[in-house]
Amino acid sequence: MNWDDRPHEDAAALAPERLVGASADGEEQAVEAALRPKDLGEFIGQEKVREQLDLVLRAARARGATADHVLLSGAPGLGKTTLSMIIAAEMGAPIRITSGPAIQHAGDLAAILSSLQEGEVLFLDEIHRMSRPAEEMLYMAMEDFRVDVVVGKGPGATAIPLELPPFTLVGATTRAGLLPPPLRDRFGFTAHMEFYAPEELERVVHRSALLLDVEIDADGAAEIAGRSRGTPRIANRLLRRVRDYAQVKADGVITRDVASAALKVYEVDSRGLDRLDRGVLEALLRLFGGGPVGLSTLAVAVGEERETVEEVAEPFLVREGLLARTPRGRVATPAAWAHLGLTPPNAAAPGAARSGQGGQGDLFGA
Ligand SMILES: Nc1ncnc2c1ncn2[C@@H]1O[C@H](COP(=O)(O)OP(=O)(O)OP(=O)(O)O)[C@@H](O)[C@H]1O
Repeated sequence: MNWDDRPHEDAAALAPERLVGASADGEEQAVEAALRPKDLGEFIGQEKVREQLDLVLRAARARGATADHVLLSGAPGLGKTTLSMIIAAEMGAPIRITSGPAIQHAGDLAAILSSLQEGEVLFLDEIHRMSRPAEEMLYMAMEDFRVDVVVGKGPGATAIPLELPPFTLVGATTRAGLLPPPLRDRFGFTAHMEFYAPEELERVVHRSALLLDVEIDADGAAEIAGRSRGTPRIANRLLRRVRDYAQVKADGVITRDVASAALKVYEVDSRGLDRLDRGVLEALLRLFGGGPVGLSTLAVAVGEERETVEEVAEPFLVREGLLARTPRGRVATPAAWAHLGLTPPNAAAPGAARSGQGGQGDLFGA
């Protein structure tokens, strides 16, 4: 692959305002700030990452040194920003937060690097979206704590070396495979963040409910966790919407029934699928007998852009084992038929799919 051909598209931009979308806008980030765990002990799940990071940070502290550079990879909303703040807090260091798309020129990066304090943590979100010249400057900065600032243009241009204080770069990316190897190799510690297990998300929901001063029982937390697509950000967001419902329509307490009823209003079903996801599955099952069908045809049937189906709906459907991408086209799995309460054509009378027992009414139930 040519590294300059890396995709720069942002799936969140294709379907903004999605309750089960994993990205957050600025407004939501402000709300989230109050819910962030402050140290490794408070950070839920990701046991291996926590254990390894704990060692890296303790050892650096014991040596009185700046921690090694850390690369965090994983889907949006799994806690990469939170972990970078925890790294700074555990090291007793300040943190500077920026992102790849904000650094389009090497000069932008030079300005940030040259203003860092000794030991400071530089969090670079979406590091895979940095410009090539900035990336090359970063190689030297990470390795030698030095950058060459080019002054002037053309034959008269001169590179002036600039010493930097030791710092810790925490890079975050949703696509570690897209980072050029020279950049990846310069991180002393790489952690891959996994989707969270339902029990871990239940703990996230309980913790957030406590901070938001919302009463919730174990079943209510389990119901929200089960619909949160393995992602703490989504769990926190669903909790806030269910809290609203509980305040307006119930006595303020979140139980399983309250959570199910609230999420039915918001069209998030029992597996965390929203209207777009179900639209894709329904078209695949009802119109194309479960496939195989080409992506473009499927997208037209759903009334969405090809990219929206491919980048917004499909990744979760594939992860959930509801849809498979095959060389012949998209194919529904038996689990998809079961989830929508439909019977596959070969199991029913010849012809189209038909509703099985249960049908659509059960989708939002507990
Ligand atoms: N392990 C965790 N325990 C408790 N809360 C968590 C955990 N991980 C994430 N959260 C909560 O989820 C929200 C999103 O986390 P965060 O912003 O760190 O995700 P991110 O991976 O940086 O997302 P993005 O890639 O979009 O920047 C925050 O409110 C945070 O408090």
